[in-house]
Amino acid sequence: MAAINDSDILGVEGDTSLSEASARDFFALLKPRVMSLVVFTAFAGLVLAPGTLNPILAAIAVLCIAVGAGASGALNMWYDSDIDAVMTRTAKRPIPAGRIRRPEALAFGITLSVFSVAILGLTVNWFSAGFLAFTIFFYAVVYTMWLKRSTPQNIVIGGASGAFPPMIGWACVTGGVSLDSVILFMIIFLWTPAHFWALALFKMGDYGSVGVPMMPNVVGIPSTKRQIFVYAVLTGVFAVAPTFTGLASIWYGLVAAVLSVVFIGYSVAVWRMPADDQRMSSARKMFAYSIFYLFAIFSALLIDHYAMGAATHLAGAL
Ligand code: HEM
Ligand SMILES: CC(C)=CCC/C(C)=C/CC/C(C)=C/COP(=O)(O)OP(=O)(O)O
Repeated sequence: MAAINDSDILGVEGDTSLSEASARDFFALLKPRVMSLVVFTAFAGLVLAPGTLNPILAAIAVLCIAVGAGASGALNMWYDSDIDAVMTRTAKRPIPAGRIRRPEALAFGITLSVFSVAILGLTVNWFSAGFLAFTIFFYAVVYTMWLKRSTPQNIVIGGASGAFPPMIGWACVTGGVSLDSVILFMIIFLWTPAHFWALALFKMGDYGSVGVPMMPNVVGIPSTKRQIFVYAVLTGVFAVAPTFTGLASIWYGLVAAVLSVVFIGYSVAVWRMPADDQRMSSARKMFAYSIFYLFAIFSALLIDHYAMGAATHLAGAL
């Protein structure tokens, strides 16, 4: 599919004046709803990491990761504006709706990327800043420009970018990587296919209309359903792993196990969904639960962390 240019969107060939976009339009370029959960997982990584970070630096770190994540969303919308204009789910986004010009979105994305990485490096550490830069690159270039339109494994490989944020948060504190931060990565990495393919099942028409090779469009519905189940089981295995490495207590493990059994249950319901179910209600429910599930797993890790800290403190005082 050919990329659209300004004149396609605004109908004024050669006009380089600025659009009359509102601050709200630029905010929408940051994909704020999706990125809020991404940033929450980064915050969790920062809190769970061994050691401490000065609260002001921690706030700067979270802000930089949020801005960097948003910047990568803007770059994604800049590149994908041609297909976004065709898909019903995305047609009202600021670029296809004609409220923001592509060069504006590109400049906005690059500027925020550079600032977020530079400020993180100058204030926190350059390892986490490099990691943030790599993650922006991975989502904007590796996933969006390369994999998304070329392989049904696009979100399996490209999904790594959405899984790096807790490792970035962790690296802000420790300056490095550890087994526990890799486990946090694996939880999101393995969760992404179940999260996204559930949506792709009931949005197949959209992706088919723009020729994006999402899994159900390429291998069919039955195979996608089986793969969703396998990834849901693998996600559950990694979700309880923090209990076994000592990052979390047995109580967290029990909560994660219950949440994961429900997640796997939804994937079984999707698997058993009748072929003539036009609405695909099980897939819709699984997609909604997937978001709650990831939020709940990382919330449970945080609550457990603070509860374990309080218990240790109390035991020391007795
Ligand atoms: C390559 C990986 C991923 C893909 C392809 C993907 C795709 C999508 C899509 C297409 C939507 C539909 C809603 C919209 O248009 O905004 C969505 C929603 C959502 N995704 Fe993902 N996602 C991915 C990874 C993630 C990650 C890593 C997170 C968080 C850690 C996440 C969190 C969310 C949330 C919170 C929503 C709901 C947004 C709303 O309420 O509007 N996603 N995702
Ligand atoms: C710190 C940092 C840089 C984090 C990046 C986090 C990240 C990569 C999140 C990916 C989530 C996301 C919006 C996927 C949408 O895929 P899509 O673009 O195919 O969906 P669309 O069709 O809705 O545009």
